[in-house]
Amino acid sequence: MSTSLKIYDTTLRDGTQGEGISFSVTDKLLIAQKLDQFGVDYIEGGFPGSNPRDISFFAEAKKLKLTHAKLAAFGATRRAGVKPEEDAQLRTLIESEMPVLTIVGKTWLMHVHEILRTTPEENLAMIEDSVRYLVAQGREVIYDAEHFFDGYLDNSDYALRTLEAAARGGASNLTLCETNGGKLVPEVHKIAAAAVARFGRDKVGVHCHNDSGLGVAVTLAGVDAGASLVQGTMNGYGERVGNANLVTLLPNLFLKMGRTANCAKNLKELRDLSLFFDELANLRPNPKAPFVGQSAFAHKGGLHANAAQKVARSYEHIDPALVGNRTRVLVSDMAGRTSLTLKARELGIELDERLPAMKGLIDELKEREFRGYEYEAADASFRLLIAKWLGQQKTFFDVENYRVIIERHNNQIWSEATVKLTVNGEAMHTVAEASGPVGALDKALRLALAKAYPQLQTMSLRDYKVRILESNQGAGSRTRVLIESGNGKKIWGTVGVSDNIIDASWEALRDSVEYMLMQS
Ligand SMILES: CC(=O)SCCNC(=O)CCNC(=O)[C@H](O)C(C)(C)COP(=O)(O)OP(=O)(O)OC[C@H]1O[C@@H](n2cnc3c(N)ncnc32)[C@H](O)[C@@H]1OP(=O)(O)O
Ligand SMILES: CC(=O)C(=O)O
Repeated sequence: MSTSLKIYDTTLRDGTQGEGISFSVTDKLLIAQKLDQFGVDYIEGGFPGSNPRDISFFAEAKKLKLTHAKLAAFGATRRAGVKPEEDAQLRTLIESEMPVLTIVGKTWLMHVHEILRTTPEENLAMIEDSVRYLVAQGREVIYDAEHFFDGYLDNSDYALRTLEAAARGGASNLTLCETNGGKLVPEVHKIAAAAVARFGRDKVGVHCHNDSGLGVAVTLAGVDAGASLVQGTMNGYGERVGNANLVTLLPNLFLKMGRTANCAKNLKELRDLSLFFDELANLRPNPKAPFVGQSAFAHKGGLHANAAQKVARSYEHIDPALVGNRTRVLVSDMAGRTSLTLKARELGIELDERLPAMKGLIDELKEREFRGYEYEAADASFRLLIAKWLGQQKTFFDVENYRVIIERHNNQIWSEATVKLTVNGEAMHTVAEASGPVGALDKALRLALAKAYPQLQTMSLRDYKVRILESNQGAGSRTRVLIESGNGKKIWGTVGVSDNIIDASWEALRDSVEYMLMQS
């Protein structure tokens, strides 16, 4: 049996049917080139019969010089009672000038009767003569058998006759669509195997949706049953809850099922590819995404971190580098000596597990976590804590006090911050204004330090997050602030916790400045 698969990406068509997913023509062109570089075999670019954006995408796409992938335009079979050559939608497909045309047709008799409102025989004719007409235009035609699994369970004989109609018309592939996404693994396996037995594995593909959370699982079942063309979308974007996620499918196919495809050689680029799509879709990457998520190989439990550094596969199902990811160690109140040592190593510090200071460091860490501190996104605060316990802490300045005033006047809101501190023996007293209190405090603090530490000019705040802890205590709740700062070369995170949101922000701000000074 050949283990080689064809990978068919439908992010630009079915992916954009997902709520909140929209790509401009420029985005679509960029995506097509990126997918080609990655090595997928087919890129379904859109539905030219649907909207002018997709028509204009195809007008531009035909100028692209792709190295491997074939571009496909998507549409449906002709309308009932209309000749293919008179069907406006089939005409737009031909006019797209794409080498591959994919058309969807009905399998399920309920759809034939109640949605198309036509006869079973006319549906078979719609499938056969639409495919034949497009093939006669010199195009490769892929037939998407919509609701194949529901249709098969309703009337297996008719479902197979729809595929025969497409095959007679000359379709290169009969893709079985699990359109409603509700089927379980055993039924998909059994039904796909029946189609493979009738038409041969080279002729059969699968296209599944994720409505039961099984989009990837049922696609793998289809492949196991013999399908050789796999449809899916990047990051699982798609109609309703999405399509089978190629980012999860590909490593499972290549690393676990012994299958291969042209893009298998580029699997190491998978994480970057996934991030690229989220970036263009303007979505926050899912840290829990299997294989490529930030947490996919992140060890929090001390016992896990300890074992994983001895034998990586003790708690990692694959080598993360195979998909472009990496192992991370998280420090929290579940950390032990190993987690701390590994985390410190990630930050460039070699900690000896046997140091007497380790116990104090772990105890303080756990006590702080109990009070609401969290260091998973605050590496810089964690670094300062280590410095304290290793006796490496340096005093860059001594703060006497700070004050913030917030005023609303004539519908304008502004904040004024005052900072008093001593730096290199010199007393500094500065005032700064900004619209928000944290911005004002940041300015006043850096103004006070500017003369002694001019390097702080390159530093800026990039992100600010507040989390209310113990939210059952209303205004009396504790607040955790996470600040992300950067200096153009590096980004670091700090944390502050207090009963007062400004004070929590001050603590995170101060850590951020101290960390930058410590680094420079
Ligand atoms: C399973 C899938 O994901 S298939 C792809 C679904 N994607 C989309 O629908 C996105 C793009 N769609 C669109 O832009 C529009 O729906 C269009 C341009 C395709 C059609 O628009 P309209 O002509 O206004 O029709 P509308 O969307 O209201 O209804 C669809 C029509 O297509 C018919 N139709 C549905 N499937 C098929 C098919 N496989 N073959 C032929 N006709 C079909 C329906 O019977 C209905 O016609 P009717 O109302 O005369 O019975
Ligand atoms: C064709 C398609 O997108 C589906 O049936 O789900």
